[in-house]
Amino acid sequence: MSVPTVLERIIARKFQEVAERSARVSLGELERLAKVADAPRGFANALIEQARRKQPAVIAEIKKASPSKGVIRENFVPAEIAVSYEKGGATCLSVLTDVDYFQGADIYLQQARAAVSLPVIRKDFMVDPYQIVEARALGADCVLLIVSALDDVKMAELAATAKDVGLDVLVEVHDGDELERALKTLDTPLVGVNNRNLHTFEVSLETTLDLLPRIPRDRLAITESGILNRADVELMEINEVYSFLVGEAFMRAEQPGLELQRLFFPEQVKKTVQQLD
Ligand SMILES: O=C(O)c1ccccc1NCC(=O)[C@H](O)[C@H](O)COP(=O)(O)O
Repeated sequence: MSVPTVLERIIARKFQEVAERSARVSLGELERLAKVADAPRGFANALIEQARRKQPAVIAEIKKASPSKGVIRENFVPAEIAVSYEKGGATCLSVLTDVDYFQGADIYLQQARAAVSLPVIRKDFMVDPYQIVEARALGADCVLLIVSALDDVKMAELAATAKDVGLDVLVEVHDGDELERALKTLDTPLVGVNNRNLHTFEVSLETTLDLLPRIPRDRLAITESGILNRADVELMEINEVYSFLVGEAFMRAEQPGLELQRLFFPEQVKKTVQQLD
């Protein structure tokens, strides 16, 4: 028998987590909370509008740690990071809520979203409609569906639940087969290509460039993971990719929003530094 990969272990843990959480808070109660949550902010629309203008549409990630990198940021105050990102020109936020593998928390999403006016994706590993309703009850505007962790029936079920509660969906793929499954199963406009193989942690930006010709023009291609410097951003922009999901590069910087500006809006950095002086 082969040793399970980290992604497989995360997914197994998610099924336990859903059982534990639903014993504490019923689905009915979550549905009630989702109905009275702050209205969705339009995650997909914000990205589509920005990318249509050929401007960087950046989903800026708030994550303390990850399985591949361990602890990334010690000084971790989600509300402060969110404000810094908003000032730096982020279009949306991504907040890790997974506790066991990313040292995330539901409250981080709530704190970050309350501090800014940006739309927020709940970055977690969705395996059950319960988590989707929970995401909206927490105030999230979008959820992530990772094709590699789901069969087509489950993927469609989770997307239908997201639609019912008013959440956008970002579907994430890593290879051609997953892309084909995502396109045939879901009509979401947001297609994320994860440059990181979640089983081996290998990262290659070629993953996005290879899959790009197969993503229809009416979907928005979002390059995810491994964007570390200006050259990486320019490589994507030359290939007409304007939407990005970035975590580590920002989280390692003292001022995450300033690093966002440095990578994506370098012409504005000088102005901002002068304002801060
Ligand atoms: O990053 C990991 O170690 C990881 C392991 C298993 C599942 C998911 C994982 N990461 C999620 C992501 O893909 C990233 O948080 C996201 O795309 C941002 O990537 P980066 O800019 O490289 O931090």
